[in-house]
Amino acid sequence: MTDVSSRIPVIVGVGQINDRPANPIEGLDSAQLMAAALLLADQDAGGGWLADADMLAIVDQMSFRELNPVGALVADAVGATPRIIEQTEIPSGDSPTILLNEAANRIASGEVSVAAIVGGEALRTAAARAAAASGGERQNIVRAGASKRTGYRFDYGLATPTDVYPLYENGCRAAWGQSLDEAQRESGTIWSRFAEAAQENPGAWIRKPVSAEEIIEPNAGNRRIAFPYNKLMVANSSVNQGAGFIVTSLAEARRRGVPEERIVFVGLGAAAHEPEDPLARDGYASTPAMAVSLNKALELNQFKAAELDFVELYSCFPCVPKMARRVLDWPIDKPATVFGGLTFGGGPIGNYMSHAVVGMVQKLRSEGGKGLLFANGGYATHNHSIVLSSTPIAAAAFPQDYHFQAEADAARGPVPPLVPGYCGPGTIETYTVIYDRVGEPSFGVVVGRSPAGERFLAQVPASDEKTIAFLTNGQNEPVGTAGEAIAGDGGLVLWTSTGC
Ligand SMILES: CC(=O)SCCNC(=O)CCNC(=O)[C@H](O)C(C)(C)COP(=O)(O)OP(=O)(O)OC[C@H]1O[C@@H](n2cnc3c(N)ncnc32)[C@H](O)[C@@H]1OP(=O)(O)O
Repeated sequence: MTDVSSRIPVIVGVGQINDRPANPIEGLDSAQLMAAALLLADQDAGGGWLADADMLAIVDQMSFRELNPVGALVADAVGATPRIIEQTEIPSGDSPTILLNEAANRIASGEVSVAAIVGGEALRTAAARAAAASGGERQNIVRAGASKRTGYRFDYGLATPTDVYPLYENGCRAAWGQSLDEAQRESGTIWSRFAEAAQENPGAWIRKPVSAEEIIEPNAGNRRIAFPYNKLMVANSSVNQGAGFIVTSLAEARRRGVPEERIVFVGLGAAAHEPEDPLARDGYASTPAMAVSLNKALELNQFKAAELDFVELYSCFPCVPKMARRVLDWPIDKPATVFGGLTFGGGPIGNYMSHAVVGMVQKLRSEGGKGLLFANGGYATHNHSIVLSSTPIAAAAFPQDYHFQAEADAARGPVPPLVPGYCGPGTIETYTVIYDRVGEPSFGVVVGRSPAGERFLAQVPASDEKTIAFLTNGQNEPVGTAGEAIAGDGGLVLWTSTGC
């Protein structure tokens, strides 16, 4: 009979690296960051694991695309000869939790004995090298990539995550009946706790106290990015960071003599997704897929939110942990991170959650207890939650099917039809204002609803100072108010708020 401990997935080693040379050009590339993180994870697990790894799973990276797929390079650098080498198709925020869940399944089924999972991004170095090569300024690689894409939302300026997530922030504030000041204060409070967590964490990128007021207050060093987010409220992708971890079975961990107090148990996971197109959502004040992912992960492991000792609620932008904490009823005074969040901990595109795994394992080893990892990818699109625990989880029987899409689809309200080019009266469903590098408005974007309930986009030119002020001054809630969509000269529909 098979020993049950051979079907119980555990994490035995974690490692991460921050690479911050004074001259960013001299930094490591993504594959080098991954190798460095894995070697640290191996050391953390007692050594000798990578040589025996039969699986190497990589979070796709975008900083050094020419190196993709990086698996063979990384394996070589760490002395591994894995039978299975995989890389996720895209660098998505949920990639690390998918790979952890997959590794747990494969270990429990006996397909794999030792799995190494890793990711790394070197956008700070890549941007500096690209600027040096072209003799130009340092480029924002996230925006440069998006600028090549075309389509309805791109035409209106909703191209990157910094443009799209504010639609949720403004939609949530209105739905929750908060004033702008209350909503900003909530973001500032959560983010200042992230800064505290980052300060305590040697693996974090920015390690200094930052108050809620400093986060909320726009100024030259904390410029407005997209209303109502300032630079200190969004993911910092200009980092060079790598993180990885080693997953095996409890039986193998014991056979190799890993001390019991260093073993962390992997619980069951749950994934569910929103439609890829952010304009094909049922609304902007919650996501049914996020709620299904969080609630299912707790239910499957027979955990209650109130019993959790630690959580990592993905934090590319404040609206994400704000929606997640409402699903969990997570108190604002309890930290929503074990790593420091994507602003202060660092936002290495798809690999943040590998750092969260490292942080969670370290917390569970030192303090014991139960932890929840909630990952988000895309534009509040992909959700994958999974739990970790310092003690065995009785309900966690692997392998498991972690897809709960049918539940999310059943919970979704009707999605309004999209009518590109709509002109006429309407109301604001949600909106944002995008700012330039000196913090001046470039333009506003309104997601509107026609009297028939259809959805459309309209831009607010920066020259319409009255409407821009109405959207941003916090005196009245703009969501739900009326206006007029009219054809503009450049082929775009323009929005004017009435009565402002
Ligand atoms: C599911 C998801 O995860 S979606 C999220 C995906 N990620 C993103 O969309 C990234 C969003 N963030 C960004 O695009 C950028 O970080 C921006 C636009 C906010 C700022 O980037 P840049 O214009 O390159 O920054 P800027 O030139 O002003 O300053 C660079 C410095 O500021 C730091 N920095 C950049 N962003 C941030 C931030 N959000 N918070 C704090 N510091 C930051 C950099 O580390 C860099 O510091 P260094 O000079 O010591 O290396």
